[in-house]
Amino acid sequence: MSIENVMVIGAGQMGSGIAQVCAQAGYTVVLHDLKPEFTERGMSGIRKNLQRQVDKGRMEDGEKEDILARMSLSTDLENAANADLVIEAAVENMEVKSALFAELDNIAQKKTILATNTSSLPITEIAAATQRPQKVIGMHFMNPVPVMKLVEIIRGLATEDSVYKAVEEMTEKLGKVPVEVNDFPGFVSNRILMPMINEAIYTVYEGVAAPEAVDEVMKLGMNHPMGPLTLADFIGLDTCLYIMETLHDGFGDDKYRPCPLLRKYVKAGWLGKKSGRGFYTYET
Ligand SMILES: CC(=O)CC(=O)SCCNC(=O)CCNC(=O)[C@H](O)C(C)(C)COP(=O)(O)OP(=O)(O)OC[C@H]1O[C@@H](n2cnc3c(N)ncnc32)[C@H](O)[C@@H]1OP(=O)(O)O
Ligand SMILES: NC(=O)C1=CN([C@@H]2O[C@H](COP(=O)(O)OP(=O)(O)OC[C@H]3O[C@@H](n4cnc5c(N)ncnc54)[C@H](OP(=O)(O)O)[C@@H]3O)[C@@H](O)[C@H]2O)C=CC1
Repeated sequence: MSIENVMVIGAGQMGSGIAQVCAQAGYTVVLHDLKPEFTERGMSGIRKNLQRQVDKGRMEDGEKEDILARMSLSTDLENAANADLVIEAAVENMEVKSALFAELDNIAQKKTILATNTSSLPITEIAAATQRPQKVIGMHFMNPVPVMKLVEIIRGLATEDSVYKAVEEMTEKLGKVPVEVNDFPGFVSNRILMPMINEAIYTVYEGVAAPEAVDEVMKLGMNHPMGPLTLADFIGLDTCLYIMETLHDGFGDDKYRPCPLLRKYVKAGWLGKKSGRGFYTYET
């Protein structure tokens, strides 16, 4: 199963990072979103990242231009007709993902693999929106994509071995390390990470400590590169809430109850770094 042409759906922080690493590894990449201003914003982040590599002397200017030449932008889902692999990185919402997969199933060639970068939703359920569940797989990158080595790979109930193999090989070609995990809510990464972040939010909610103090404890005490509240802002508080809700619904266990303060911030539009305000404030 040969993969040359990749389409990435969603030009947010994850989609643009995935598009960048795919183009860097030699794939032809179409970066798709709902509106041109979103694809332009994603592309401008990619240009900045590549320019930084050139400025640091790690990449030739010509190499940067070659990478950019392999990339194009799309707001028409029909472009999926040319893809060997589609990687979906739209918002963490089952209705949106199911609708997208049903549409992609109609547009893409029969051989095309449909992968999702979902951080917690069941792959089997996303696959059930299509007539090709054997070609649907989870390919869960970590943020920031150009830096983080891990990709969790998750088979749905019907995923073919050849599809798993193709995605595993591609992950290695991207310079990442594939780790296979089973299809349970939050997989491994977010089943462990997100309850820790949620608990950090509870410590603020219950007045145990200020956000700065919570982060300092985890950075200096546990050697985490970012404190959990800085990390929550970095991931996006909307995404954190979606993941906690998936864990809560999926396991039916109150230990995954999202902190009311997390809900309140998301309702207020405080989504973290991407909206300029979360536990901290940021320049947008
Ligand atoms: C929610 C999910 O479903 C799953 C997830 O992704 S959970 C989130 C997982 N990610 C993490 O836990 C990240 C934790 N944080 C970190 O590892 C580090 O803070 C960090 C790598 C983000 C930044 O590292 P740092 O040492 O504090 O900062 P900094 O020196 O500026 O950056 C280190 C390198 O990363 C690069 N980098 C940082 N942010 C970047 C970004 N957004 N895009 C591209 N490159 C980036 C920098 O250019 C720098 O590269 P060089 O070393 O090659 O010069
Ligand atoms: N943030 C993180 O750390 C990680 C996130 N993920 C997962 O990656 C996915 C994307 O997250 P992230 O990049 O952070 O989110 P962002 O909010 O940064 O980006 C999502 C992008 O997808 C677009 N989008 C929404 N619906 C559609 C659609 N129907 N068709 C095309 N594009 C659409 C959004 O447009 P608009 O702004 O209009 O909604 C937005 O530009 C989620 O499933 C998330 O769980 C996985 C690993 C880590």
